[in-house]
Amino acid sequence: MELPPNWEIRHSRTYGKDYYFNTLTKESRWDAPPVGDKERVRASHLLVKHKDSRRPSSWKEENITRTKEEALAIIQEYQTKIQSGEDTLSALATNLSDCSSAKRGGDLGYFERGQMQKPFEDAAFALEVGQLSEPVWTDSGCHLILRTA
Ligand SMILES: Cn1nc(-c2ccccc2)cc1C(=O)N[C@H](Cc1nc2ccccc2[nH]1)C(=O)O
Repeated sequence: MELPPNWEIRHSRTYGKDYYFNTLTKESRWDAPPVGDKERVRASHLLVKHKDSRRPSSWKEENITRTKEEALAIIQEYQTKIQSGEDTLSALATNLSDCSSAKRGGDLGYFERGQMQKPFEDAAFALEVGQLSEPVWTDSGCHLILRTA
């Protein structure tokens, strides 16, 4: 059984079954600790909001009225430009993202599971470092995500 560093299997006489023990943190748990599951990732994103977004406003546009279909068409244009190498996600996000992270080229920093809206988290954690996502929908709008670490 492959275990992450510092974890070992111990036997509980009280309960008559094995458990997992971390010799470094002294944490114990009944279920096997995840191996190789990324504890945290770093990602940048480009967000295009629409009129039904959770907050249909941004640093760029006080009142966002585009439809979801229009937002997707815009995101797909950006996706093509990034995939072709014509533009970078960071450069496009700086000028065009409806997220306030635009001022950092879309960089959201490191985050763990449980911090971002679930569709965003699942997409980001499924990416390899350097990989660009397909369009991802959250309550905020439509995103392109680039995993950077
Ligand atoms: C999660 N987050 N980080 C920043 C951020 C990061 C670095 C510097 C400045 C702002 C902004 C946000 C944020 O939620 N922004 C929202 C839009 C948004 N919704 C998101 C959902 C998932 C991931 C990123 C997202 N960004 C907004 O501006 O309306």
